[in-house]
Amino acid sequence: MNDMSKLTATAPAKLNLFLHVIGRRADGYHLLQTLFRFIDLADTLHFTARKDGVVRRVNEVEGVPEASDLVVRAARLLHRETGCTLGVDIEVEKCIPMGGGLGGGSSDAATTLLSLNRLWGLGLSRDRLMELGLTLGADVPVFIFGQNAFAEGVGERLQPWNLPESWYVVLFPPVNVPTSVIFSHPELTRDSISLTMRALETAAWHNDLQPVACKMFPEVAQHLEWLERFAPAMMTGSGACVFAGFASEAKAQAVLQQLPSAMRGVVTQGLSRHPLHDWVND
Ligand SMILES: C[C@](O)(CO)[C@H](O)COP(=O)(O)OP(=O)(O)OC[C@H]1O[C@@H](n2ccc(N)nc2=O)[C@H](O)[C@@H]1O
Ligand SMILES: Nc1ncnc2c1ncn2[C@@H]1O[C@H](COP(=O)(O)OP(=O)(O)OP(=O)(O)O)[C@@H](O)[C@H]1O
Repeated sequence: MNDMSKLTATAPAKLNLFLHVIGRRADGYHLLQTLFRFIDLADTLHFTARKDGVVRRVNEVEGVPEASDLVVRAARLLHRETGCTLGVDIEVEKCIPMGGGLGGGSSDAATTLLSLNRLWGLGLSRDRLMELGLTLGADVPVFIFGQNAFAEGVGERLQPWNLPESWYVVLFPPVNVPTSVIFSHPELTRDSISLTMRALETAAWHNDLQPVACKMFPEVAQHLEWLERFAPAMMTGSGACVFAGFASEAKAQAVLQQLPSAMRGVVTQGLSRHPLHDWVND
């Protein structure tokens, strides 16, 4: 019999297959056009309901104090929002590198919202969870949307985008790139042309945050340079991770096998949808 007071859930990483900065809002946030793809590199979260209303993270996560962990902030947000009197113990098994542009913290937050909506029986809709998620970070809504998607605005206006089967070599440069530092750089390109989804299908894909990240963090440029020897490569999000796509797992593995011992990376498969897509009603 299932134990209804426990839940284990996955939180996949994302790649930005392109990221064009097309403007800036009055509040300083940047307007983007980006294509999100989920990949099977994932964190695992364990939730155990409590009757006393206490929200806790029960394990240590290096570099992330409990109170600022997005899983704890997501749980407390749901408390405030719904007045729910239940609590939860959360164990976070991190696999996604932090500050890598892979959206790990955002995905953990989204998985927490989806999981507690179930565990606490809240009955919130996908749209409401996405609205709540956006208050935690610009990357959170897409993980609740649950489909690979073209995003506009700051990442909250989403349309599904079907993507072919693909494997990616993802390299982890040994630097933690703070998103706000990249977005606030004076040399950032902020005027890429806004294109329709149809035009974007055939346009040259790029990441406007990449030149600034390469300039500030030479390790990013070095990893890109190595990967470019095998296939077109790009940085994801605000970095530091870089990736290249391949039509088969064997091709991707053949590249990874040549990785110098001083560099780290993985082969990961593109997902056709988020593993928790069906956990909430539209
Ligand atoms: C670069 C991406 O990962 C692409 O998917 C996202 O746009 C970043 O999303 P995120 O990590 O959830 O970012 P947030 O935590 O919301 O924002 C971190 C900081 O980055 C800057 N920021 C973020 C997103 C955005 N569209 N414009 C910005 O200028 C803001 O200074 C903000 O204070
Ligand atoms: N559960 C969490 N997992 C990872 N980072 C977290 C978490 N909670 C809070 N954070 C904070 O968020 C910061 C960014 O983490 P994250 O892994 O989301 O960055 P990222 O991969 O660059 O993502 P993005 O593409 O959204 O910029 C971390 O440096 C950390 O301080």
